[in-house]
Order: sequence, then C-alpha cells, then structure tokens
Amino acid sequence: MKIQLALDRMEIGDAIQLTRLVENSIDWIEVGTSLIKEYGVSSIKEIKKAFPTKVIVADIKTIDNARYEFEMCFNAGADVATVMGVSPYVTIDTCMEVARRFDRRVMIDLLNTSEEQKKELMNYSEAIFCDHVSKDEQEESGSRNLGVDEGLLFADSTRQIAIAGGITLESLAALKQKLNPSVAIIGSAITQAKDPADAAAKFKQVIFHVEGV
Ligand SMILES: O=C([C@H](O)CO)[C@H](O)[C@H](O)COP(=O)(O)O
Repeated sequence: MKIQLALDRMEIGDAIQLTRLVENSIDWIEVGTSLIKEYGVSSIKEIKKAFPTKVIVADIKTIDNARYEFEMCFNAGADVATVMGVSPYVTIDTCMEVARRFDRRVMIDLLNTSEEQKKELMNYSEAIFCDHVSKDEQEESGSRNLGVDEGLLFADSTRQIAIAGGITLESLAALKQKLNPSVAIIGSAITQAKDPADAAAKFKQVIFHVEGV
C-alpha cells in the first residue's frame, strides 16, 4: 500500500518544506484542490520541480472542461489527475483519452456517486478509483472513512483503489485489513501533526507491520 500525502490549505513554499520533512515515509504527493484553486497550475509545477522522482497527483477534481484541465495538469508535470465520478461520461472519457496520450493516469473520485454510477465507472479499467469521505462530511457532519465495504468496488481485485477522508494512524491498519487499498490518501493526520516527520514515519510503520515487507 502506498501513502499519498495530501497537501491542502497551505502556501506552496510551506507545502514543499513540509514534504521535505516526510519524503522518506511517503510515496505519492497530492497537490491538493485548495492549492490548485489558490495558486493555480504553478503549485503543480513547483512541487514537481521540488520532487521530480515522486508521483505527483493533481487533485483538480475536474467535472467539466476536461481536455483543457487535464492537459494543463499534465503539462505542469502531474503524473495523475483527478476527475469526479459524478461528471458526465463524456468528461471522464476525455480525461482517459488525454491521460493515454500523455502516458499518465486518471484517478476517479467516487464522492457522492450512486451504486449504479460506481458500477458503470468500473468499466474505466485503467483508472484508479478513490473512495472518498469529503472534507465537508468530515468537518460538518463528523464522518470519517472507516472502510465500509463497497461491495463491487473492493470485490474486484484487478481495480486499483485509493481511500481518503480523515484517515488516522488508528484507522489505517483496520482500513488496510478490511479493504486492502493500493493507496491511502492522508492529509491532515500528517500535515496538522505537531511532528509531521514522526507522524508520517508512524504511518509507514503501520503499513510495514500490516504488510510485513
Ligand atoms: O481530497 C481531499 C479533500 O477533498 C480536500 O480537497 C483531501 O485530499 C483528502 O480528504 C485527504 O485529506 P484528509 O481528509 O485531511 O486526510
């Protein structure tokens, strides 16, 4: 299981500084939606420049304007870009086509998708699927991603799954055992920790302990 560090609600310089502290414990770096909204595409460029060997995920959460937004992310150096699963299928088709052309990946965010939509989305076999409990669900309704087995999503071991939304050190081992995702997206539990380097190292230890590798 890989750790994707989600960088949100901070300045680009602080995001780079923080990532330097934890880079040995994390695998992928997410340029969070809030960074892209606040600082634009330079947030992707600067973070890729600072960490050229890491996989950079641009969490642009595209819902329309797919060709423009995905080309923009990939030209800025993103290796993966996100599209909302609730988008029209023509939008998701376009993201897939652009990603294929650039030889990059698409992450489909399943936030607020129905069972029927999830079933349809599974046809995008090259995508990474993100099972996501949103910031608003976390902060306004007190929800967390506790790993509710999403039936068909987790039953298909050929699909690459990411999980996100308020993941903590305490919830990670259980999530790993219940759902066995390929990617755990962790934001505030590392970025808001008193000692981010120590927090990230502990996440890595939990994965090491569970996987025994
Ligand atoms: O995608 C995210 C959220 O919608 C804000 O843009 C975060 O990356 C994701 O929630 C991970 O962050 P934490 O929930 O703080 O772990």
